Amino acid sequence: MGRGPGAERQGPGLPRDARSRARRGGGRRADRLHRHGPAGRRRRARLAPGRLRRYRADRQSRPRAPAGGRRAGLRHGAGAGGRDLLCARPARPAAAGGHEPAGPGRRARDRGRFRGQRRAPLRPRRAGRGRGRAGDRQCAPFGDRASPAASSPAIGGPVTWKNQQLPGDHAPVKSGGIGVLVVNLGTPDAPDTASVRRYLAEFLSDPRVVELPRLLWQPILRGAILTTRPKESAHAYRQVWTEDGSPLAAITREQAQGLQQRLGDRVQVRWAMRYGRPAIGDELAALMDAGCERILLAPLYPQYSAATTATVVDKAADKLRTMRWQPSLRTLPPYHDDPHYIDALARDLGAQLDALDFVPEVLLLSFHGMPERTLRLGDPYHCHCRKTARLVGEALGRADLRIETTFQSRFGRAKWLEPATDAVLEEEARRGTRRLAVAAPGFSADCLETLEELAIRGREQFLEAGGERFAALACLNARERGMAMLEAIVRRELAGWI
Ligand SMILES: C=CC1=C(C)c2cc3[nH]c(cc4nc(cc5[nH]c(cc1n2)c(C)c5CCC(=O)O)C(CCC(=O)O)=C4C)c(C)c3C=C
Ligand SMILES: [Fe+2]
Repeated sequence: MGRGPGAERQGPGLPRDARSRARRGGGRRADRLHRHGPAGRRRRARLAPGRLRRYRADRQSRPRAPAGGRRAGLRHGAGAGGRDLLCARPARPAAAGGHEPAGPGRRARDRGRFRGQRRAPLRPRRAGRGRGRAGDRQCAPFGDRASPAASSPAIGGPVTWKNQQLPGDHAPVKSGGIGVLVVNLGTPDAPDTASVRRYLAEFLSDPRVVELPRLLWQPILRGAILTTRPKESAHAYRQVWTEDGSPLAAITREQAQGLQQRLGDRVQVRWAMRYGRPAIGDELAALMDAGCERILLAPLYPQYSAATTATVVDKAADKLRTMRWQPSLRTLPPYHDDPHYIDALARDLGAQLDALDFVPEVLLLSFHGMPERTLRLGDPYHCHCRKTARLVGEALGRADLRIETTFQSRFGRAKWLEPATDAVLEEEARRGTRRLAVAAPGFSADCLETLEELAIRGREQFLEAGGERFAALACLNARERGMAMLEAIVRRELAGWI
């Protein structure tokens, strides 16, 4: 965030020659060169059999990496500024496929999907659960009392449910429901120092967020950080707080309500925050109390990171650990390159750019930063951000608009992903860019980081360094394009359940 202790600004922006390389397409090359074979293997493991076949078919044409490729080139790829970055995943030659395959084949496929060539519809799963619970003979889980969704499940049709026929003396059981839990990062309850301290203490104590040994980190957190930062952050929160509370919470709630409307009664949608309230555990329990036996956990992070998506799953697992009778859980996969997401972003940003009363020379796509070390440790976050940026740039298709990818919200003394948004804003203005727009495609909802850091401080930084026109574009939030995208990706992950 560039506030508080240890949050001093990163070094200078891009060297002149690196910048011109980036303008000529070096940035695009950078994300193509980060390829992740093992990520694909993990994804395969999560796929249902029908999907697995399609996934394989989708990738069959790609040659395998040469055997020596795994260790061959840990150092590969130039960042947006032409800087070399380390990627812990195996480097592969450009033609060898992998996480983000190079070459016209894949790009054509990405484009093709935009034209409506989505994957083939999912093969429906077997009807019913196959066995009852709490004693089949007594509880007759597939009894004949029709529930709203019990539209005579044909073999091979989607899973549908009928209410249980329970013996007269059986305790009431709510069952057969399907839940979606929409999750975002978290936010304080109020924009005052005490509330922000509570929130930051929980957030920054998560070992997924600050990956330092507890014995080393806790004294620093409890000492230097929690004594100074909450006051400064509370001041920042006050500048963006709304009548409905924190923008992040208000928008996440709106997204959950919008999703509920779109999905209808068959699914119950609730929302939670990873840190603060409503808590993930409480909301999972509420869904189960309402009879949801199948729950889709939907962290609204398009780009996967251990500090965001994984910690949501951890927190849900903490709750499940306390349950005797657990629900079945699915997790919304990262959607950084999903055509629905890219298309929604490109259309939305395009419309916002067209509505400006000036024509920007540069569009910064600013993503939340992460310590650079996480890239070397194998976190795909950086690659996901770069790929999103490339695809959005291609889908926007504006030849006169130079697009730069940057990383914001640096925290602490460690080296973070570069180039840093604040440094690039100043650098651009100093080098003569007069009109600039910034968007934050990694944030599904506007929040402190977009409304204060970009729209308020970013503007000041750019204008003070000589820029003339500045616009901070809105996130997708709960507007039509964003909601249609969310509905599409959530429905896909609910396949077989509804
Ligand atoms: C080590 C510190 C941090 C890491 C790592 C980090 C990763 C990360 N964060 C988001 C999304 C958001 N972060 C937000 C606020 C925020 N982030 C940090 C620190 C780290 N984030 C702090 C200390 C704060 C609080 C504000 C402040 O004091 O500066 C928010 C906004 C929350 C809100 O209430 O509006 C979001 C959203 C991502 C996506 C991410 C890793 C990819
Ligand atoms: Fe953050």
